[in-house]
Amino acid sequence: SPSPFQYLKLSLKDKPKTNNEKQNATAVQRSDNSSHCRSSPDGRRCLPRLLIIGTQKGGTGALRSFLSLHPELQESRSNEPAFFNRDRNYHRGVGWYLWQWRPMPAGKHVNNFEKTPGYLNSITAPERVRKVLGPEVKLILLLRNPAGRAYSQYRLMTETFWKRVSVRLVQSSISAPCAKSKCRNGGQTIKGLPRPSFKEMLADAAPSLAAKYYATNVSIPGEIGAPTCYRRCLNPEGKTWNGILSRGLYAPMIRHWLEYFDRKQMLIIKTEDLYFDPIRMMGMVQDFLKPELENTIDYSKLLVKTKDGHYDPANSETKADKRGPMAALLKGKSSGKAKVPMNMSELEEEQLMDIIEKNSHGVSPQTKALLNEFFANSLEDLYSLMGERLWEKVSDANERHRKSYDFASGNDTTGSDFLELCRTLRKKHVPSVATKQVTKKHGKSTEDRFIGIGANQLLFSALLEHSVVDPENAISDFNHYLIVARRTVATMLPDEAVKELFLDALMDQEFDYDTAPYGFAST
Ligand SMILES: Nc1ncnc2c1ncn2[C@@H]1O[C@H](COP(=O)(O)OS(=O)(=O)O)[C@@H](OP(=O)(O)O)[C@H]1O
Repeated sequence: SPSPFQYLKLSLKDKPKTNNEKQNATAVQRSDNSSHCRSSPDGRRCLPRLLIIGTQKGGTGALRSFLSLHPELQESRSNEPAFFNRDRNYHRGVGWYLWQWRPMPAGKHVNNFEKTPGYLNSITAPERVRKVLGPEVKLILLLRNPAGRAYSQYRLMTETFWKRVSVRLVQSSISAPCAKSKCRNGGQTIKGLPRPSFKEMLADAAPSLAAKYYATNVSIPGEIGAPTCYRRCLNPEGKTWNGILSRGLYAPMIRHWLEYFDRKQMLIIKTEDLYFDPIRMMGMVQDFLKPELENTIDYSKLLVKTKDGHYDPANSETKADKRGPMAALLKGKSSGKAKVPMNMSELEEEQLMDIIEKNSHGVSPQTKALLNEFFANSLEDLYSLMGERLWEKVSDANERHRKSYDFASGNDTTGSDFLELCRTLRKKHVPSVATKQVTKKHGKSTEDRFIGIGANQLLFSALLEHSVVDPENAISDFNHYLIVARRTVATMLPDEAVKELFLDALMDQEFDYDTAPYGFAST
């Protein structure tokens, strides 16, 4: 096949400048036998043989960090080069792209790779990838339950982007968000605007959802000044797959890629499998990467299981895990400082659901039902394309964490349990015996210890006594219920002083596994 360099011009930077360099380059190329490498003044640079193409929020960061543990794989220097999906980058030429990787280490067999989740939903990327990297390039695609994916993106937008993104206003609607420094005239920062709830963002994304969420006549958020979504979030029926919902319409995107690539060039993995069963998945990935990969490594020695149940490279942390709702949920982090009304028992159901959505890492059952309805046809389409019903079976290995995961990912298996829990808890009292035990153990005067340790124990015992958590699966159940449950329990504590301490502790403390509730549960 023609060399990629025939399609796009190398930048001057990459051209050997001296005669010596020219000779060296020729020599390297001859011995290399690969049309994917070029010599440059500081060594041989090669195009990637593997792309992780998506999906956004599909665990691509984790996969990237796992792959880079392999001595024969070299990740790009920038986190997401976005060469094939961003016109601006693409028109910089292959030379620019080549510089995304360090020169090849002399005498070593190394394959370059990169991840850019935006490739999957790009209209232009597949054709460009084929042109530049050839039909033999390998593609890995991580697919996550689209409801969970949407929720994860919502968190990314509202927690990370909201602070630093400006939007360009076009007439009364909002087009692509842009980095604050890069917004042209008309850019308006959205910092300070009220953040939309998940359901508002979804409603803006799809009028069909809006109609179900709100009375028919309600204007869809998105007008200037309203708690607004980006217009790009939307338009699931439109031509781009660029939105919070449309990014989950996987089947047409995959078909689009298959117009340019043979199916055998593409490995599709479920995010959930990578999360819970990465050692097996990395075995599959390595098989897929043969013969480019000459040696297989044993990932069971390289990945360590975290307290949350997912895996990280030993001695390192993926930043995404720290921020994400999934991780936060499992760790029991509070999503913010928003105070929950103390008098929860007087709240209407609708308000309770709003609280769940706005102040916790949860998705209400109503929202889940709508999401499931929204994605139903497209998932059927995907299942027939894949010949497998991806999110219907949960393997035994995943069972232990399924509740926590499903809850975070917006699956509908646990939503009703969760709401039920809230209903139950607000009717009941925390048993005074639990309170007494905690107080006895830590003493009211040792308030610091109580805040750090007692609060979770107290809550846990309450959950146990109400049979809300099953002692057998205590940790995972507890994690599952933690976020809202602990606040709910707090509102029912009999003693105002303890209640205050408890609430403060909940707002500020992370759940600490080392002081985990087992000890207390067994007393
Ligand atoms: N080991 C492992 N396996 C599978 N999934 C993992 C793993 N580690 C993290 N995650 C979850 O992946 C979510 C982030 O996905 P991405 O890295 O693709 O995000 S991004 O598109 O690059 O922003 C993000 O999901 P949320 O926490 O729900 O937001 C991460 O928790």
